[in-house]
Amino acid sequence: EQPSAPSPIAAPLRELPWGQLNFLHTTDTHGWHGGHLQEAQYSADWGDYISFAHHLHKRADDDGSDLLVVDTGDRVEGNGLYDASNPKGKYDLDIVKQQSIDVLTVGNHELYQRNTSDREFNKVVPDFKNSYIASNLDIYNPKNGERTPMAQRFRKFTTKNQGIRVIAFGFIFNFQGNANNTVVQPVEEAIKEQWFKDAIDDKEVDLFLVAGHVPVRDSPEFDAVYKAIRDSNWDTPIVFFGGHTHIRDYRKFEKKAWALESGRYMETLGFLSISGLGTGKKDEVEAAASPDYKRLYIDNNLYSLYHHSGKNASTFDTELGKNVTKAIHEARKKLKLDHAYGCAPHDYWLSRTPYPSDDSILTWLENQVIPDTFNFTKIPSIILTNSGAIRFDIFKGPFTIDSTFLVSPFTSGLRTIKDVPYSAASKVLQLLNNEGQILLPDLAAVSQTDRVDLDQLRAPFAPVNEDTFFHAHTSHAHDLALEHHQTFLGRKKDGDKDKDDTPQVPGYTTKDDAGTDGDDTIHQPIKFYQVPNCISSNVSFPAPEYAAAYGPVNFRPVHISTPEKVDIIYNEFIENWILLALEYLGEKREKKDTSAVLEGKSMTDVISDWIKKSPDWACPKEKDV
Ligand SMILES: Nc1ccn([C@@H]2O[C@H](COP(=O)(O)O)[C@@H](O)[C@H]2O)c(=O)n1
Repeated sequence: EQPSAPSPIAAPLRELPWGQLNFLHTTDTHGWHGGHLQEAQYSADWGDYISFAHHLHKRADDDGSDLLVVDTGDRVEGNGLYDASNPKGKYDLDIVKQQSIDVLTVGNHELYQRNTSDREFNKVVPDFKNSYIASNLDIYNPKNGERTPMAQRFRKFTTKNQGIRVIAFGFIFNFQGNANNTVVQPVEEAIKEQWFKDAIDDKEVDLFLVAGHVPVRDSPEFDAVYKAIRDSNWDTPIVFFGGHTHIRDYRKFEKKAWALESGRYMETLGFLSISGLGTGKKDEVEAAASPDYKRLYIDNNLYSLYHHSGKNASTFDTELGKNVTKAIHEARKKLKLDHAYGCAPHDYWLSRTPYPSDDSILTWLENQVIPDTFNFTKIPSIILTNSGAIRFDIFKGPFTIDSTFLVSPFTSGLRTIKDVPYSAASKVLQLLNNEGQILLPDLAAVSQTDRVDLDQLRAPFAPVNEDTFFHAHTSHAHDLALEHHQTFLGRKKDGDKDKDDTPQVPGYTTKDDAGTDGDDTIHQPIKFYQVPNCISSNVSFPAPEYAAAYGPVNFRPVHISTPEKVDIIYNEFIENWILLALEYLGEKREKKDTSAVLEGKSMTDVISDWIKKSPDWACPKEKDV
C-alpha cells in the first residue's frame, strides 16, 4: 500500500472458496490504482494486487488448479493518478500493465474522448496483446483512418494446469456516447456475425467466459449472449464477468451459468471459482453434471489480502508488487497529488446522506459553489449540472489535487443558451429529473434523432433494483479509516461474555442470487439515498419584494418576481438533453445557438477554483499541507 495509506482494520472474514478454476476480477477501477488513501478498508494498491495474484497463482500451481485474472474496463477517469498527468494516463497505464491479466475489455470511459481510445488502441491493446478482447468494438485506425477491430474478437486458450479449454469474449454494453473515432456494434448485432457463430459452435470447449463492460442484471446484452450460446451449445458451462453499474452483484442464469460484478474504484477484488469442469485431458477429468460456482467479494486491503493468501507483512510483497507500489508513489509525487487547495470543514456525501441536506455535496454545489461562481453574470441565469458529474465523497480535511479528480474528473466545458423564456427554462430541471407527467423515456421517444441515451443521464447510483441498491452499494469506512490505528474486531470467543460479535466496520452488505454471504468482510450496513439526475441554481434573479404584513417588525414576502428571460448554463455533457427538453417545451434551439461560458471551464475547475478562494475552506495553519 502507499506510504500515506491508513492501516487496514481487522474484521471478521469469510474464507476464499478455492476451486478447480479460480478467477480474480476487477472492474471500473477508474484510475484508483493507488488504492484509497482516506479509507482503510480499501487501502491496498495495484502493487499489492500484483503480489496477491502471484500468491494465488502459486497456490494454483502447487495444488494443480488454475487461476485467471479478468478486468472489464473503465480503468480510466476518476483519480489523479490517471487524470492529473499530461497526457492523461502518462504513469497510470504503465502501472496497470504490470499485472498479468488473461482477459481484458474496454469500458465506456475509454471511449468518451478520441485521445483516450486512440491511446487504448496504440498502447493498451499492444500491452495486453493476447488478452485484450473487443467483440463489438471497432476503431478508425489513427494512422490510416481505416475501420478496424479494436482488438481480437475472442480468444481460445487452455488453462495452464488443468487443461480447461476456454473460449473468451469481451463486450461493451450498447453505448452511444463514444467519440466518433470508434464504433460500438450493438451486442445483438455482433452475435449474428459468422465469427461469433463459429466460436460458440465449437464443441472442443469446457467453458465459455463472457467478459463485458455490461451490468450483470437487467442486462439485454448479456441475456442475448447467454441465449445465443445456449441455442447452439446447450450444456457447456458459462461464466460472465460484468461491470459498469459500480455494484457488487452475482446473478444466476441457470445452474451452469453465473455472472459476477465486482464493484468499483479498487474497493473490491472479485473472486469466483468453478469446480467440476471438464478438461481437454478427458481421460483424467470428468465434467460434473452440475459444476459448483462460488464467489467472494474481497475488500481491497492488506488485512484481507494477507488472510486470503496465507501471507503476512513480512512474506506478502513480491519484488514486482513492491516496485509497482513504489512507481505509484513516485508518480503521485511528480503529479503533486497531495497538494491541498483547501480543507473541507466536514464530510460531504454524494449518496450517504439525504438530498438536500447540509452534508450533501449536491446541496453544497447548488447553494454555494455554483451561485458564488456565476454571480458575476448579472443576467438572470439557471445553472444546471448532472449529478453523474460528481463521482465521490469529500472527506473532512485537506482537499487535494487528487480529490479534485476523485470528485469530478471530467473535462466537459460549461456552455450557455441565452434568452430562454423563463416559463420554459424553469421546467427543464423537472423534465431531466424524470418528475411530473412527462418522463424521460417519453422525451426520448418524441426525439426525432438518436442523439440521446437514457442511461447517460441517469444519476450515478441509479439502482439496478432497490435491494441491490441498499444492500450491495458501496461503503466508506471513512470514520474508522481516519483513526489510523488497528482495532481488533474479531468474533466473540466462547466465554468471552463482554464482547459482542456485531460487525464494526461499515461497508458492503451484499445480497445477491447466492445469498448474503458474499462479502469477505462482515460489515456493518450503510444506508444510501437516491439523488436526482440533475441539480440547478438560480443566479442573479430579481430580489423578492417584501411588504410589512404584520406591522413594522415582521416582514414576509408578498411577491416573488420572476425574470421574463434567462440564460441557461449547463455542463456540456447534458447538452443534448437540454436541447431536447427545450424542444419539447416549445423552445427549439440548436447546437449553433449555444456557446462556451467561463472560457469553457469544466465543473472540475469550478469546484477547485471555489475551494481555493473560500475562506471557510482555508486549512487551519497547523494542519497546512
Ligand atoms: N464527460 C462526462 C462523462 C461522463 N459523465 C457521467 O459519468 C457517467 C458514466 O460513468 P460510469 O462510470 O457510470 O460509466 C455518465 O452517465 C455521466 O453521469 C459526465 O458527467 N461527464
